[in-house]
Amino acid sequence: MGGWRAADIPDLTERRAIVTGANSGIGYHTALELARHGAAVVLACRSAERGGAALERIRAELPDADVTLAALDLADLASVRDFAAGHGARPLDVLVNNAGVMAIPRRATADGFEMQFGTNHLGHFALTGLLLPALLAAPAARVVTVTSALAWAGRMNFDDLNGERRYRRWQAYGQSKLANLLFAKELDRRIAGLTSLAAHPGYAATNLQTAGPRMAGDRLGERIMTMANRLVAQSDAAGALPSLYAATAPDARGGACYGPRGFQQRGLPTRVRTPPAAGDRETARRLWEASERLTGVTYETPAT
Ligand SMILES: NC(=O)c1ccc[n+]([C@@H]2O[C@H](COP(=O)([O-])OP(=O)(O)OC[C@H]3O[C@@H](n4cnc5c(N)ncnc54)[C@H](O)[C@@H]3O)[C@@H](O)[C@H]2O)c1
Repeated sequence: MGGWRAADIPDLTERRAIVTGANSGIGYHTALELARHGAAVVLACRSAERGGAALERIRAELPDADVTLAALDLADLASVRDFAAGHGARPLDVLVNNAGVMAIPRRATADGFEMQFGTNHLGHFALTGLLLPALLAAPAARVVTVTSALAWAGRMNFDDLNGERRYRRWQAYGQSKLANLLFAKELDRRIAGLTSLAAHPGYAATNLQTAGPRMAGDRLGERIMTMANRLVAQSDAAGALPSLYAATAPDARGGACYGPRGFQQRGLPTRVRTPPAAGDRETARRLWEASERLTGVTYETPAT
């Protein structure tokens, strides 16, 4: 895996990929590189305007690429259902569950879930389940779910998953990113016929860090994060490498998580350790069942 770069992505001609939150940051670069290597890529974006601008940028750089835009709001299960219905059962080779929000003040999704848990985990749980026929129609589909090193600080609070009794915005982010890991591993165990992996980018300068403080009216926090992004963070293109590795490298393994060494890419994405809680099968089963109940999406496979 040494020195792996976007240039090492294998040829993806005839492959179809969906990247959620592809209009900015890590998702944008993930979609760009998948398209550069020949995949037909759907940019699954909440905002038509920002998604359209990303589409134009990719088309300007890769005029022959097969890239399209489709509306997806992960904080609205009706939108998730419409998106999946629009895709239908056409074989889907790569799904990158990338979109996310971090440490924002308490907000509710259209279905009444806490926004970070609802967007980062439940929206992607529903999306993946609804796209399962398409994934299983591909010969060797991969699902990559983007987590964070902050999953180490996460704890699943099954008594109050939506932070109704007590809401701490960083705790809610940690819980949602631990849920991403639990989901990625459980999906790999439960569903034969696809490979599910997790990836985390390390620390990359994107909109993610400033959105939380801005929404909370925390100007100092916003300034500090803007400065840290400038001084410490790696680029968003570098932050996309673990997702790209998990999505395309022949030796990436199901159930594993890929990330940088430390919090910056130093030449290679590598298999990283995950928090002990992410490997707890009972917690994974509870989360899966809670997610089915909350979203109303069950994973139908030919065997079930
Ligand atoms: N940047 C980092 O340092 C870092 C570190 C760890 C993990 N991550 C993870 O990387 C992923 C990408 O984040 P990023 O850093 O590129 O930030 P970003 O803000 O640039 O990208 C997040 C994307 O998610 C989209 N999104 C948010 N809510 C959505 C919704 N309801 N429906 C559809 N799309 C929605 C946004 O529009 C945006 O395109 C996230 O899952 C984040 O948790 C990032």
